[in-house]
Amino acid sequence: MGSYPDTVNLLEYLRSRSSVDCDCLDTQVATTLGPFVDCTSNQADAYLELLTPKRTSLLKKSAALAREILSDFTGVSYEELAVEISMVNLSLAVAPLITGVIHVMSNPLLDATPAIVDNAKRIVSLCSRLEPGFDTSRLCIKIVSTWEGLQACHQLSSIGINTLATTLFTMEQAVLAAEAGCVYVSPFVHELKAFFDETYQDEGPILGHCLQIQQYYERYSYRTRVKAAGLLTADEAMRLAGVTSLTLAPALVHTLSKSEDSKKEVEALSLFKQGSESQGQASERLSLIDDEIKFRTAFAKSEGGKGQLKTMQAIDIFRQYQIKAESLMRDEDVARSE
Ligand SMILES: O=C(CO)[C@@H](O)[C@H](O)[C@H](O)[C@H](O)COP(=O)(O)O
Repeated sequence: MGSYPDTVNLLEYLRSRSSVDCDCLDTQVATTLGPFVDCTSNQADAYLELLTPKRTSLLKKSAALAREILSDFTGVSYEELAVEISMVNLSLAVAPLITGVIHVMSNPLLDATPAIVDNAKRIVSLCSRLEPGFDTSRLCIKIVSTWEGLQACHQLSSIGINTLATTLFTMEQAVLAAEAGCVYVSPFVHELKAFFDETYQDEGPILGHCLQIQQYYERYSYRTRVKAAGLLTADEAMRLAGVTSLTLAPALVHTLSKSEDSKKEVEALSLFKQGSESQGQASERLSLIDDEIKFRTAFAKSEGGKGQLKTMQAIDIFRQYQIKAESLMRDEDVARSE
């Protein structure tokens, strides 16, 4: 409740309209700024968390276990396995503090479908190994929204592994993700570079995608849900109130928790009008799952070619953090053997 009868606390209002997730792996954030539904993360979150002194022991344990069990797996290096184990361990630590699902991102350096499928299966099996009682229906594998990544999602959903299509910037990727059976898609509101380079000015938020994709899924009865990601401001969050879910960085959750505004104004901001049947025109139904050329052509043209560029830029940033995390694990291995 706000301090005046007609004012609302922005975070409370948002939670009344959308599921709010924790976009980080810090257990203190999950405890102090919750309640959160899901916990999302990526290679950058994991790497930065592993650098903190409170995670030294988790890092060391993950690295030691990777050495110990490496021979149980084929086609994976010690470094890759150690990063996977650490990412699962970090998410499992947050799991008791949330009510929903942990989202662990697959290795963004992998670009072929079979390798992505193997990677996702290994993450699921590591999760069961690290915490035998953990209900893996609470685990979702985040996979990049390329043709190969979404084909991997298709194979994984057919064997009951939950997937989330990440680094998603176009309607075409959202259409393919739904056909692939992804449980969630994460349309990025801002380009990922805007989070890592303060001097970089992206084109500004793309919020309409979230509404358009949600309407498309509702209209054609797909089970896939929208989890908006990559938001920078409180205004963007309030404009998305009503999206199925959104994942927010700690600083943004904090800002929202300290802000109040008139209920009327807050309601007026949302692109998702309450109780209104008609929220604009939903797109015509498309099918892309069996037509690689059709997908690639449409994706390359989407948003004047910018959608594909933003996707590749985001994947490249996550790759850089995967490489940094692997290097951290290599250093740890060297230090242990000295
Ligand atoms: O993709 C998802 C959720 O599905 C997010 O974790 C997404 O990666 C993040 O919102 C963006 O990467 C921005 O956050 P961050 O990189 O600053 O942690």
